[in-house]
Formats: sequence, C-alpha cells, structure tokens
Amino acid sequence: FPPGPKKWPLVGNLFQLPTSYEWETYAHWSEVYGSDVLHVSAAGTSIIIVNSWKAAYDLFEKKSSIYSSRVENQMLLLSGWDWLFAFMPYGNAWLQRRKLFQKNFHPSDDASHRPREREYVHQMLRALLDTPEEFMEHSRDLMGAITLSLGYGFKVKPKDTIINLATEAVKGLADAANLNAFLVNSFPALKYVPSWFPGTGWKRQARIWRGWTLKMRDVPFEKSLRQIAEGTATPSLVTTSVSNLDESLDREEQLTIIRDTAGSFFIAGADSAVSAINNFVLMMICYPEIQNKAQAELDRVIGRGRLPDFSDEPSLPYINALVKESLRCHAITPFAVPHYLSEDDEYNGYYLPKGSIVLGNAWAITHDKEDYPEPFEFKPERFLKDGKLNAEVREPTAAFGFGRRICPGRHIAISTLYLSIATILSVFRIEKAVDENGRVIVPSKEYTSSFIVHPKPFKCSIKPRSNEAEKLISIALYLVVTRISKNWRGSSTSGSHSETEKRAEEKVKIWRL
Ligand code: HEM
Repeated sequence: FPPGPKKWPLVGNLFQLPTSYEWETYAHWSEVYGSDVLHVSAAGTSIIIVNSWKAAYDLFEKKSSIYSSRVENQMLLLSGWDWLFAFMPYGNAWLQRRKLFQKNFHPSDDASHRPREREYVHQMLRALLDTPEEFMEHSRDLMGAITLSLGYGFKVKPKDTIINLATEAVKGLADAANLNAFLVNSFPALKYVPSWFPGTGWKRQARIWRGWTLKMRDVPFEKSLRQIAEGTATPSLVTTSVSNLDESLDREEQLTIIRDTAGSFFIAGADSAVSAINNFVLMMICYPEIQNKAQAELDRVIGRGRLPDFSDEPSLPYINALVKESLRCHAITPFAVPHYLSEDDEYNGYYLPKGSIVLGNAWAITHDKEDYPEPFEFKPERFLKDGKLNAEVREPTAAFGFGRRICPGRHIAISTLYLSIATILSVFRIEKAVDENGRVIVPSKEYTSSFIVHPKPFKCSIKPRSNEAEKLISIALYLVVTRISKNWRGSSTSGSHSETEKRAEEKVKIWRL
C-alpha cells in the first residue's frame, strides 16, 4: 500500500482520521510520510488520498476508465438521491445523463447560457443596491435563478420560493454525503433495522431529507412540463429535450433521464458557485489594494458609462486573474466528489486495491507551493506576466474535479463568476462594515468544514461607486424588466418584485428627463 499512518487491527485508522478540515491534515501527511499518494483504512474501507497534480493526472486522467466510479453511500440512497448523476456509479445511467447535460450546454456554446447569466447578474446588482447587507442571499438567488432558468425555462425573481427547494435539499445532501458520519455506510445491513428501534434517529433524518430531495427533483420538472403543455415554456434543458424525444425509444425512460439531468443541473449548480462569489466578496474586503487594481483596470478599459460584458473579457486580464485566484485560494469542494476504484491498480510500485475510495485532494493541489508560491496569500498577480495572463501558470482546474467526472458545468460557473466580479466591481465599492459605535468589523476569514465549503457569514459594506453607477444599475434592471416582460410573459414562478421594478422604471424615466 502507499504510506500512511500505522493501521490497527480491525479498525485500521478509524480513530486517527481527522473529522474536520480533513484536506489540510491529509496534505500535511504527505510531508510526514514523504509521498503524494497515501493510504488509510477505516473499519475495512480502503481510502487512497491523492495530494498532487501529477498523481491526480496519472490516475484520474490517464486511467480514467477505472477511476471514474462512485462509492455506494447508503445514507444518500436512503435520502432519495439515487437519481442524482453526480453520485451515480460509472455506467450507462450516468453516461446518458451526462451526455444530455453536455448536449444542452456544450463548453463551446456560449449562447446557451450567457444571455441568462447577464440577465440575472444585472438583476442581482439591483438587489445589492437595495439590500446590500443581504449579499449572501443575493448570490444564492443569482445561482438559483440561473440554474432554474437554464434548466427549466423559468423566469425567476429574487427570493423565489422554488430556489429554497435547492437550498433545503442541498443541506441534507451535504450531511448525507459525509461517508464517515453514518454507521450505515460502513455496515449497510443497518438499513434493515426498523425505524422504531432505539438509536435509529438517522433513519428519521433520512426520511425528512428524502422529502426535500424528491420535492426538489419533481416540483420544477412538473411545472416545466405544464408550461410546455400550455405553450408558455421558454427554451431550456427540459423544453429542448422534451421536444426532441425519440419516438423509437421508451418515452417514460427518456422523461426520467431528462428529469434527473435537470435536477442534477439545478442542485449541482445552485450552491457551489455561491461559495465562489461570497469568497470573492470576502477577499475584496481583506485585500482593498487588489480591489483598487481591478477597478483601475475596469475604469481604464470600459470607463464609467456602461457595464462590462462578456465581450470585454479578453481585455480584462486582471479580472480574469481575480476569477482564477478566487477559485484557487479556497477549494469549494476540497475532495471533489470522492471517486471509486473499480479494478486493482499499481502506481509507483504501490498496490491500489479495487474497491478503494479515491480522494483527489483539490485543496492540496491548489495550495501546492511549487505551482503557487505563497499559496495562502490571495494574489491574482500570480496568474499574470507583463500585464497579460501567463499561460505557464497551472490553471486551478482541480477546483472542478478530475478525469471523466470533472464538473460539466464549469464553463457556466466561470462565466457567471467573471461577469459577477466585473460588474460588481465596476459599480460598487466593497469595504469592511462598521458597527453602531463606528468601529470597523474585521472579518474572521473562516470557512465551514463541509462537502461544499462556504465562507462563514461575515458583514461588509457595499456602496455604489458614484451616482452614475447607480443609474447604470437602474438602466440594466429596466432592460431586464422589459426583456423579461417581452420574452417571458406568463412564465413567472412566484414572488413579487414589482415594487423594485416600478421604482427602477421611475428612476430611469426621471433620469432620462
Ligand atoms: C464554482 C462552481 C463549481 C464548482 C467548484 C464545481 C465543482 C464540481 C466538482 C469538484 C465536481 C465533482 C468532480 C469529480 O467527481 O471529480 C462537480 C461535478 C458536477 N458539477 Fe460542478 N461545480 C461548480 C459549478 C457547477 C455548475 C454551475 C453546474 C451546473 C450548471 C455544475 C454541475 C455539476 C454536475 C452535474 C456534476 C456531476 C458530474 C459527474 O458526476 O459526472 N457544477 N462539480
């Protein structure tokens, strides 16, 4: 086996394994045991930890056919997640869903997602202007709206109740996905113990989570089908796929694949990028000089008379570097989604047994001193040379996972992150908040220790940079509103935004006069 801490009979390393921020301990163990690939075992489960980019490439990429499956997680199954293709074992069911995702949102097809991203980023600007203290909810609304819109064709307003479905479901998913947290994952036979038996609180918990899981999967899908039937549907993964059903194949099975793919798109996209946006805001208050440089670039290239757009991306190297550094400095999914080794293998003379869980340590890879000197510093400059993006610096793609399971929504995440960062910085100044006694509140810069890592809640001040900036926001929203009412009539989900819309329209009218 690859090196690792000494194993004890029966339990192996069960009681030595860290229970929080595991990725940091495992990265440290690579130094202790002098190997970038480690082996531990937990009560009979073999776990391989991959701590370097090279080893990740050699295993997940070069041998992807045996490193691309998923471990069976009983708690996830009990909580109703068997349809989520991110957790499906490697095989036909997974492939059908992944193919459908990529057919609808191919990385080369910008037009399939960028217009909606622009629309909802502009909607978020208005929300930031009205209630800046709720910025964390606004980034959640942004990603919820983009995924619901692209997945199901809904027109989504801030605080839409349908977004909450993903928020609630993802809470259960994050807990259930923790393999060490539930004994039933080590001893699957426990699932047959009746719910009234003492100590089976986890079964009741799984039932509650199951309720949210199935609601999240079915409610938006059914609604989208109704809209198709009524003729009010707008283009989306569901509408396009339903209109392209293959008459020669089983209709129900095809609808199931569409339902699962849209649900996976919604749940996988709704939370992860939220963490990236909130982390960017946190970094802006911690590193004001970086914000100055980013705003200087925006002012120089775009000026103050319009908002940045996707077409400006090649002229904004500093903003691009900021996007990369925001993804690098804090690994959102530090272990990606654990992979599963489906055949015995050998690497550098070590035996890697079939049936092992394989953890690609994205945190260790994106904090490797060789690739990213001073890895704990937030430095967009590390991606630049002579004012241009430096192609020699490794892209922080490990943030999106590995091999055949690499995140298929990464281009959507990156372009949304780019536009959010560029537009927010062009019209707002983000600073430390001040308490009621006028004292500056210093953020703790702490992160949760979870499957999807988020910055812990923090306060900040977000103010428009000028009156012109405020006008730009109003115009942007006005255009969103008019575009929405023209193109999306009758497809609203719920919630009311009409007061804000009216205010924006009034403001634009006055400004035009
Ligand atoms: C910054 C934002 C995001 C991050 C950091 C992220 C990260 C990841 C990671 C680490 C994986 C697992 C890869 C592996 O197993 O090796 C993954 C899978 C996945 N992601 Fe993302 N993701 C993000 C945004 C998105 C978005 C916006 C969508 C959809 C619109 C999406 C959809 C998916 C899906 C469907 C999978 C499952 C892929 C599979 O198992 O084949 N992700 N993502």
